[in-house]
Amino acid sequence: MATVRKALPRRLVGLATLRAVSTSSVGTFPKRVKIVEVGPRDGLQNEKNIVPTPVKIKLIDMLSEAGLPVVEATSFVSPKWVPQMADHAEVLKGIQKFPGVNYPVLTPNFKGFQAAVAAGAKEVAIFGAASELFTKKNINCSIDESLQRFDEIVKAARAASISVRGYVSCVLGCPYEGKISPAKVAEVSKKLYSMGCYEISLGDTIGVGTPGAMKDMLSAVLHEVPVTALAVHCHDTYGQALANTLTALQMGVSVVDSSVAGLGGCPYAQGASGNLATEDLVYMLAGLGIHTGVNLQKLLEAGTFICQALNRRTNSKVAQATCKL
Ligand SMILES: CC(C)(COP(=O)([O-])OP(=O)([O-])OC[C@H]1O[C@@H](n2cnc3c(N)ncnc32)[C@H](O)[C@@H]1OP(=O)([O-])[O-])[C@@H](O)C(=O)NCCC(=O)NCCSC(=O)C[C@@](C)(O)CC(=O)[O-]
Repeated sequence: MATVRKALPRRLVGLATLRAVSTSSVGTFPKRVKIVEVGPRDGLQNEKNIVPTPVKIKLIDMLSEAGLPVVEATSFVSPKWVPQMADHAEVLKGIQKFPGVNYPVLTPNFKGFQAAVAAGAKEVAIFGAASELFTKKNINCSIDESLQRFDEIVKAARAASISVRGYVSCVLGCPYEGKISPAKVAEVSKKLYSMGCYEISLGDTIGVGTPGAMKDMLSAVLHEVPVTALAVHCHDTYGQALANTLTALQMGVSVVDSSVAGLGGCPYAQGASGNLATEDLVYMLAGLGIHTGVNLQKLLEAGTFICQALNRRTNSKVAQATCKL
């Protein structure tokens, strides 16, 4: 299926720029947003067919070229649990490391951390949850055991001058426990931040959240973790990801996770579907006059590349609106 992408219509770009003038009427927003592109990891990890390593590497290089400041490259997890990430070392070694771009990788335990460092990782991400049942399903331990594992990683990372990012999953609902209390999210977030994570990404793993729930959850977390250390990571299963992200921006959050073409989903969260599409996020932020440093045209090309490689239709509305088949 040959996809011919027309250039972004001037009226769209013009419209986005025009809107930038009147943002004061829709609340205060950060002047810049750091986008953490998770497509190569979260976007691909749940793909049933193994994506060839060269395709993963090319996608990451295209995303770096598009100006994303952070591209989460892979996951040093058990290949028995996530076969799609089995080529983690080859991917991390194979990508071009653009100056100024970070390439974090997920590490659930010390074994994963050691493998990541051996492969050249300069930043790792540990991933906990506000739900006991999801933690057990996802990393085969309790929340307390996960925090002990993470503490070991953070100590070793500090000694090796490696940055550590933390995730908290199921912040707006759990596929196994249902509703999750904002107090629980705040408790786990505080523990990860206190142990040494420089940033905490709050994951609506199954996309059940709404702006009201996002506001309540963030209000609780903000009592424990400074807003400058928070990120939001919204899946779009119920079509709420952009609205939830906008709510977080209006509360001062300035770091947003998203996935090119809106790919993604956690294999251990039943029903989890794609993340917020990076293309849609960039388009919305441009319309608010918020700087991201991302070239939307190049980002769209990366999305087209991976969708053609996966033989999948993009979940990005901006990509759907601007490409003709
Ligand atoms: C953590 C484990 C390994 C525990 O799994 P386990 O079975 O309890 O581990 P184990 O210590 O018993 O070891 C079992 C086997 O795995 C090996 N092993 C042990 N550790 C590793 C490792 N790091 N890398 C590679 N291999 C490893 C280990 O060597 C052994 O090999 P064997 O002796 O059987 O041949 C497993 O549960 C796992 O890999 N889980 C990862 C699941 C995952 O990746 N989930 C998706 C990421 S989280 C997510 O998507 C949510 C997020 C972050 O996007 C945010 C959101 O949306 O909310």
